[in-house]
Amino acid sequence: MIMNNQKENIPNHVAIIMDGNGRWAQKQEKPRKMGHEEGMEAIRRVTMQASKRGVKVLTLYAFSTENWKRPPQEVHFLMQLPIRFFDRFVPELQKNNVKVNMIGFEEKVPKSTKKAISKAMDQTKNNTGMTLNFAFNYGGRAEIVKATQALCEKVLKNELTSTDITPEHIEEHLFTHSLTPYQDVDLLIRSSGEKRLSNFLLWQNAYSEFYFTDLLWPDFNAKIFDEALFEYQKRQRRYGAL
Ligand SMILES: Cc1cc(N2CCCCCC2)n2ncc(-c3ccc(F)cc3)c2n1
Repeated sequence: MIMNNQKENIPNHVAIIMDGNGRWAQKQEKPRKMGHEEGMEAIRRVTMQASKRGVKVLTLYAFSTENWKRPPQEVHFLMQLPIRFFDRFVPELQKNNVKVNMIGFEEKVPKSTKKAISKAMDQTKNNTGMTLNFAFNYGGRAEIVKATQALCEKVLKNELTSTDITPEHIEEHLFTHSLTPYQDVDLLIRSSGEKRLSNFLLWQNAYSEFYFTDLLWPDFNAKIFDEALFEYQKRQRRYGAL
């Protein structure tokens, strides 16, 4: 139960690793694709609940740079999901003043998928409510390498000296710079019992609280989301200080 008198202790940025879709389908003796379909419904449920609770940014790990290793037919199916997601949910996102954002690399992503994502970002760009941020073709180490390369370029052009480089310089070159001032994750949630970070927002998760649930993503719902918020509210946060 959310302690409403602590409304001010709602995490600004919640990030979710949405695991368990394939296992869910297996348990239901349904095709794997049904797990992904049901997983999109879970995204809708959690997006509405996070927006209602006053979360500023909700980041969802939809496709990692490592996922390209999956069978080609599964990758092709996954690349269609953003198109289907927005076809189905943009009206409800608009109604709830939700703004769409995407972080990740454009390389290898089909044009039709990129077009659907850009269209949804454009349609919702003036919304002032929660940002629904999809990590798509995203990898934490690749993101830090990209930032490092950009800063090396600046040093080589004498626009910067190496000793002047600060954490802020790195953050300016991460995908999440567009989420300022909420680029750091406050609460990371991972479903299906896995207890790993899996190359997700490595820099931005430096001080985040972790909440793990054995529930499979398609079974995730508003009640479990509130339980994660309640757990967050109960924890004292020290940022390394006493
Ligand atoms: C690859 C993939 C898989 C995917 N699943 C369904 C949800 C469970 C997790 C895995 C499968 N979903 N669900 C929504 C998207 C998406 C991605 C980008 C975007 F801008 C809008 C929606 C998505 N993308």
